Amino acid sequence: MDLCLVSRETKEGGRIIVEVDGKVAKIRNLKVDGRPDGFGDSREKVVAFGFDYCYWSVNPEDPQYASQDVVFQDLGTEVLSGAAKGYNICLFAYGQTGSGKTYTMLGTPVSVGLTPRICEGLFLREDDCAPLPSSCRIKVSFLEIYNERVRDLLKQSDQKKAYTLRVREHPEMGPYVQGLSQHVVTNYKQVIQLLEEGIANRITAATHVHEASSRSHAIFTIYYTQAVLENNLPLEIASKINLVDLAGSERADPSYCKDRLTEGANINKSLVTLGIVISTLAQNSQVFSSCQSLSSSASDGGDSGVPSSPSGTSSGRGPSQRQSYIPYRDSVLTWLLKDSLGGNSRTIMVATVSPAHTSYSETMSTLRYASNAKNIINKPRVNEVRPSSEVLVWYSLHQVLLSFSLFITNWEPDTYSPIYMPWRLCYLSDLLLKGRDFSNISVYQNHLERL
Ligand SMILES: Nc1ncnc2c1ncn2[C@@H]1O[C@H](COP(=O)(O)OP(=O)(O)OP(=O)(O)O)[C@@H](O)[C@H]1O
Repeated sequence: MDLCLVSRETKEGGRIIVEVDGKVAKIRNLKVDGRPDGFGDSREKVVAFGFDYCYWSVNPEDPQYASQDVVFQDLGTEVLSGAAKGYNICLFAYGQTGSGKTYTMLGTPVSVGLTPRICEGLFLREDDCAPLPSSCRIKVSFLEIYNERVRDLLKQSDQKKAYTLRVREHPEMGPYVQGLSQHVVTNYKQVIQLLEEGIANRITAATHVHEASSRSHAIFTIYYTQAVLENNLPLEIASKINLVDLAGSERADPSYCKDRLTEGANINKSLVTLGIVISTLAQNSQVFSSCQSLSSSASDGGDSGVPSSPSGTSSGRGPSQRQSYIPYRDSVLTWLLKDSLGGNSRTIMVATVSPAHTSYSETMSTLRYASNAKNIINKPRVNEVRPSSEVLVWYSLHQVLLSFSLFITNWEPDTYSPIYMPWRLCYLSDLLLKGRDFSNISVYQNHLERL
């Protein structure tokens, strides 16, 4: 987990109570500090939290100041390399309002954040990969969750009333938003245009309903598909990258919201549930690790399962069954991020905090959340789609025909020539068999054209 600090409250005269020491973030309790040796007070003066990375971005003059580029070099490149290998990735920013979530995820025109840098990296990577036997297709979508309603930020309705989309669950692909628009992008400029369009819609929507933007969660998703040749056979590697800018976490504290859950519209149910999901997953992961160490001597060779198993009622028959139920479906955000939070995705949580003493309890709560989330064990897996045997037959046939035609005519085939028919048929049959996205054809078409 990662920690990022911002300067807003220091400008308002707050005393700095957070410091970063390598990969450790330390927070000082001034109330305990005020008493001689903290006598009669059981609270810690300084509490330290260890993370994978800690960033200090309070003062640009400071030698340890972490710029957007430093954050990208650590986290953004991890996202890019994971996506290239075919993992689903989720990167989300969590923290109190004004602590720098949007700054970290999106940035400003002069200080570009993680999302645009990751998009740029995907296109650079594609250019880098050009001589390799691969070709990529990139699609994006952008949605907002506000008061448990999902809105497409890239497809606005003509009517004044914003329309909402439904979340559904596919038995294999998991939860998805029905009717969410996906946009094919072929260069960085197109992504930035869509990103800006979505951000503008997000802000407009927030003003329209008279709420601060911090009350909505924005999820920018990149669908990155690569067509590669492995041992001369076609293979598709797909990765979904979720980049999430969450609402302010002050509404995530269950004690803050407990009495108000029934108030409905005013409560950010998604953040409350996210907190519950994170702490339950962390607990389950701890149970899971202790189970593993307990059972290591009695190794039965079986798969002990992911700690996020939704079937979590306790029956007392074994330690693995003491795992708690995870209420993903209690909120739209956690349902949509189900795989990212406790499933097959690589997930990075960026916790942003204010260093000012006035934010002590919020900062403490965010650091505890991040520390908790660090204990979650996911089981990332590569998303590969291998062609069916029928497709392979077609593909081999095509290869033979292509070599034969080149041999006989010594002629450069163009994509519209009849010689491409078998190849087309082979992917059509694949589509028919698997019911996959028709545009996959273009990925392979590009791919073959590059060979
Ligand atoms: N590391 C930083 N360096 C410089 N300015 C920053 C930094 N982090 C945040 N800011 C600035 O602080 C202000 C608040 O940041 P930001 O909008 O990112 O907060 P937020 O956590 O997204 O808030 P909200 O939950 O309300 O959306 C912005 O003007 C932003 O540009």
